[in-house]
Amino acid sequence: MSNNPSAAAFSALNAHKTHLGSTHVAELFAHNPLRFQHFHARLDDLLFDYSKQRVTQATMPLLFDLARAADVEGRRKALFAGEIVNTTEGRAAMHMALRNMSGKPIMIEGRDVMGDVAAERDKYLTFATKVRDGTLRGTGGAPFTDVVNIGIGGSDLGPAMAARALSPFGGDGPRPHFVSNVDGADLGDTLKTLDPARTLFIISSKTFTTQETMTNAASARAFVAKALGEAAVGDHFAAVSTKLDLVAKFGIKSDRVFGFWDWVGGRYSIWSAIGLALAISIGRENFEAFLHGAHDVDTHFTDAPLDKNIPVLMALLGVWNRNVWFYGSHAVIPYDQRMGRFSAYLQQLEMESNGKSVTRAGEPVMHATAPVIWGEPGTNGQHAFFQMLHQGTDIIPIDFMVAAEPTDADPHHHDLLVANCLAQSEAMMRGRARDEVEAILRKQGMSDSEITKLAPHKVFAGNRPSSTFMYRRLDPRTLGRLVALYEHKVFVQSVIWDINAFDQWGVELGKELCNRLAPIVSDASQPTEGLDASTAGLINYRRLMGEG
Ligand SMILES: O=P(O)(O)OC[C@H]1O[C@H](O)[C@H](O)[C@@H](O)[C@@H]1O
Repeated sequence: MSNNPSAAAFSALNAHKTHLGSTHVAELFAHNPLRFQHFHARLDDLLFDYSKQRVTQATMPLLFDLARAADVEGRRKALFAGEIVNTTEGRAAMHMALRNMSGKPIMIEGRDVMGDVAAERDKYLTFATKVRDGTLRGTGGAPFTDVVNIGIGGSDLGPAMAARALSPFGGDGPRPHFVSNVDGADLGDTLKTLDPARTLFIISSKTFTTQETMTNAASARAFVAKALGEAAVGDHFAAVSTKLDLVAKFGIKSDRVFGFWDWVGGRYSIWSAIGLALAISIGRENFEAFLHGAHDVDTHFTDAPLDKNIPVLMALLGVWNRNVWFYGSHAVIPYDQRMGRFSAYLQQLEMESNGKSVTRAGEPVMHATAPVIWGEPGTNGQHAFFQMLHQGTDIIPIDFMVAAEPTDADPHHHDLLVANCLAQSEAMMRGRARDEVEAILRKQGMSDSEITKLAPHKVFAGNRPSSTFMYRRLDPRTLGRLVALYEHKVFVQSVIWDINAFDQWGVELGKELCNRLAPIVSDASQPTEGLDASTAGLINYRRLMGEG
């Protein structure tokens, strides 16, 4: 531990935590009228307020020391220089090139990739425009009213999350649908609502081998062939992949196949042609604004000093909460109904990236890594799980987010939405102490014995940390900024934890075992010997049900 350069910084943080003891953030606000000024950062209209975190002005320098000890700045440089940061797969992680709007070259393995990136982007955005304006039509000459993206994980969550978040920006373009699960109900329920003559399917898969996507693609192909004839398949399918040879085998016309590169991780691929369904849904200009928003964050991340650098602050506060206070979960609560898939998107981004137990060198990690990420939009969550956030035994840090103005919704509703968001973070921070509860109950005319019984239930400890993002509107540029902020937060945390944020070996074992079990599951004559007793027992139980 002593030869780890971060160890001293962590020791200092732990000592500082002891010194803070049970200091209540409400007291810190009371003592420092400038607390908000001290603990927020801005990127244009986007504000990141972290004054309700359990930090003081002594905490932040210690966190910046940790960032420096872990060489966040050096590793950031290596990331942006296109170095092989994903060492177990021998790849760079250069999704930033896909949204590089600066005109500057980006080198990966000694080659400027910007020409290829711009050409491919123009190709898929031109295709998107032609689908939107009806230049490209189905076999029978009908324009496309519906677009179905078939993909899973990084080939689904990004465009699905963003198409919903940005739905008011679509105008009268085709309706987007997203099918991911191998559960036939997913594709089946979607197809029930669609007219095959007016539907375009996009098969999105980086590897073009993913079981779920290939199964759904084959069924969708059969659906089109049955309804419109085999010859119609070419007019109703497009594909996005890095494996162009495998796409060709599926029979998709080459001018409808859009590529990307190995240096784009699946969960970082929304900025590539994987965003095609989103681009069709919101149109070229809006999609480009989305990319611009992310590019602004890349510039901010590389240029802003640590104490004003929002992704760095997000990451360090996360480490403070995870590794010093030992909070195991982190909630993301957007006060925006259309951000309903944002936490699901972040689950893949954060938990697939940083849910690791070994360092880059393959040694056991010294600190807990990714917390559980979860959440639902406010105000709905308030009427469900917020009880636990306010009074449960676990403390769960929260990211709140809210737009200053509604995109298109009623302003009165929006005022209430904002008031709810602020009230919740205030309540988490302030809490309500026993004497305050007692005074309220006394005022209500309760007797002392009634107060003694009820008061403990009405106490809120407070001191529950949260950060709040506020931005003018949830538009394409804002969403691009938010996603890129979280991407770089994840990277910074991976540097501090010394793990590889860009591989995902943990998803492989289940896939392998599924391939072994699938023939046994689908063929009752296959023996279950050699399987563990639980797996064999479950297969046999299902077989019995099939007989009965
Ligand atoms: O795009 P694909 O190759 O179909 O991969 C889809 C997803 O499945 C994999 O198992 C990984 O866990 C994800 O990172 C990936 O996004």
